Amino acid sequence: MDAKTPVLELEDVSVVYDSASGPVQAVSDVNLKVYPNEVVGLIGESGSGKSTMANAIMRLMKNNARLTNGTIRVNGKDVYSMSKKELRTFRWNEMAMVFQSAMTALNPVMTIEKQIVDTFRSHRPSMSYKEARDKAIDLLQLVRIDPKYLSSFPHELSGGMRQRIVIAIAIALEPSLVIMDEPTTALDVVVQRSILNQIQELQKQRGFAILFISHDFSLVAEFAQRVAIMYAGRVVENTDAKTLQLGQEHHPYTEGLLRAIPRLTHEEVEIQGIPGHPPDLLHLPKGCAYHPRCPFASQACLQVRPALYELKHSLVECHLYDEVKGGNMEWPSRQTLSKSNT
Ligand SMILES: Nc1ncnc2c1ncn2[C@@H]1O[C@H](COP(=O)(O)OP(=O)(O)OP(=O)(O)O)[C@@H](O)[C@H]1O
Ligand code: NI
Repeated sequence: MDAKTPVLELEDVSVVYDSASGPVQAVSDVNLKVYPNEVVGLIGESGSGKSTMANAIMRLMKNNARLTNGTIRVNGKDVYSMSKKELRTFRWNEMAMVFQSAMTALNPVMTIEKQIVDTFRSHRPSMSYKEARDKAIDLLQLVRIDPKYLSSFPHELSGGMRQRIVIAIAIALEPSLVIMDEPTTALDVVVQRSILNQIQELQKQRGFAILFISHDFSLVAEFAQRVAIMYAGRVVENTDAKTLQLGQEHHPYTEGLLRAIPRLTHEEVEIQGIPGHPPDLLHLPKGCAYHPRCPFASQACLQVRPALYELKHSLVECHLYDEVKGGNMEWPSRQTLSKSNT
C-alpha cells in the first residue's frame, strides 16, 4: 500500500443513535483509509450506515448520535479533538461534503452569486467581494455553467445545474477530501452520467480525494478505484474496484449485490436480489451479521464475528476464508453462489 499519509483514516469507528427503543448500532468498528487522489466508493443497502459514517467524519452528526469508539483523522488530524473554532476552519477548507439531500442544499431565497460569495467570505474573511465574485465566476465555469446564472435563484435552474453548483461550492475552498453522499441519485441517468464525468475531470484537475457513497453498485464499480461494502454498519469488504467485474473472490454479500446488477453478471446467471432483509440494528445477530442471509453460513458464522482476512484483491470479514485456507473448499464462484440460493 501507499506510504503517503491518508487523507482520511477511520480506526475502529462506531456510532450509535440513542432512541426510545434503545441504542441503534448504526456504524460498527469501521476501518477505512482514503489516500490522496483516490476515489473510494462506499456501497450498501439503505440503512447500512453510509450517511451516518459520512456525517461522523464531518463531525456533523444528528443530536442523538454518538461516536462511541474509534478515531477519525483527516489529513492526519483527529477530527474529534479539535475545538469548535478549529473545526469551523477545518471543515470546507480541508474536508467538504455534498449531502444526500443536496437538491435542497441551496438556499431558495438567495441568488447563486450570494451563496458562493458567502462561502468564500465566511471562510476567507480577508477576501473582498469583488475577489469572491471573480472566484465564483471561475467556479461556475469549472462546472460548465454560464456565469450569467450568478444572478439566478435556485428554482430557476434545472436539477442538474443545481447539483453542479452544490458540487462547486463543496470544492470552492480546495479541500483535500470531498465526501459525496449519493450526489446524483435524484437525477435522470443522462444528467447523472454527465455530472459523474465532470466530477472525475475536476478530481483530476484539482487532485482531491473522494469518498463516494451510493447504493448503485455498477456506478461505483466504474467510478471508484476501491470500494468499501457496508452491511449492517460494518465494512464487510474493502476491495479493488477492478476485480468487481471479473468474478474474483469476494464476500458473499458483495456477490449477492453484484448478482443483482444485470450488466455485471454472467449471461447465464439469473438476476435476483438477496433473499431476506438486513438485520434490526437494535438487535444485531450474533456472529456475522450477514449469516441469516448467507448461503454459506456455518456454525462459526452463527457464533463468532469473523476477523478481517486478506484475499487476493480485497479484505473481507468472512469465515469462508478459514474453510478455504483449511483446504475444505474452494472460494465459491459467482455462479455457485447464485445456484445455491435458487
Ligand atoms: N436520528 C436517528 N435516530 C435513530 N436511528 C437513526 C437515525 N438516523 C438514522 N438512523 C438509523 O441508522 C441506520 C443507518 O442510517 P443511515 O442513514 O446512515 O443509512 P444509509 O446507509 O445512509 O441509508 P440510505 O441508503 O437510505 O441513505 C438506519 O437503520 C437508520 O434507521
Ligand atoms: Ni444515506
